[in-house]
Amino acid sequence: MLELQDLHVAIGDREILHGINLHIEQGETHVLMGPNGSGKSTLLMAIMGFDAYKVTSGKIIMNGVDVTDKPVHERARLGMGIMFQRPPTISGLKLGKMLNVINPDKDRDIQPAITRMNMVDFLERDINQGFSGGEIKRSEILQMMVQDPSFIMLDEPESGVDLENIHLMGESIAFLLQKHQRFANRKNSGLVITHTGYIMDYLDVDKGHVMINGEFKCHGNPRDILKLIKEKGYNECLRCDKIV
Ligand SMILES: Nc1ncnc2c1ncn2[C@@H]1O[C@H](COP(=O)(O)OP(=O)(O)OP(=O)(O)O)[C@@H](O)[C@H]1O
Repeated sequence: MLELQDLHVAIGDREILHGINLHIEQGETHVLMGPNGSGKSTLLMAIMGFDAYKVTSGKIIMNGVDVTDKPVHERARLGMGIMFQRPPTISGLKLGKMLNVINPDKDRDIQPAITRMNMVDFLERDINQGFSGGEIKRSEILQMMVQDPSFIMLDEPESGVDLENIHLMGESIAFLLQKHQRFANRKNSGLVITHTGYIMDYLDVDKGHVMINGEFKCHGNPRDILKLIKEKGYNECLRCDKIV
């Protein structure tokens, strides 16, 4: 599904990611952890192809297609979707209008998704304008449900979300990642950034990676990695540099 080959990424003149290798199979969900500022969001933004994140060497392959030089809209057309950590406010564009634009199948009724995410009263509001932190996250998940991507990137989906809404978010993300289906039948894959690991209560996650200073330091069972980080901190990951 997604393969990163020795990916180096710079913002301006500064190299942030120093040779990332990653392979995510169809149906798998991987978790990305790491201290603040280590480059996790940069990795997601570079995979999606945003201009400020320059791939200076290495490759991004999606379903066998080299997308390293392809623009964002083409990557989206190939099935990539992203939920930002801090999505921008889009003045002058109503949420309802946006949902209609991104719906790839105009005959598909998106009302059930809108109702499920409790966003009926937000359709006539400019996107994210005055939305609370939790409302922004619900709006982002709703847009993802409508866009229906097959490779789903989520940047701290649980941050700023209250306990009741975490349940809604978790269940909805599990639905997006087809966790209700047997692994062999799943078409969708995901890469999820989390600090707290709460989202793992809802997702059957497959592999975890720890990023430190723009490099992967540790790979393995995400729950074991989280436990290690909670007990010993990221310094242990720096020392570990292996599969746990
Ligand atoms: N647009 C930008 N311009 C300049 N520097 C940036 C930009 N975006 C990110 N950086 C820098 O790149 C480094 C990695 O940032 P990034 O947001 O990828 O980290 P992160 O691991 O996602 O952090 P956090 O856990 O705090 O969200 C940081 O030093 C950050 O200041």
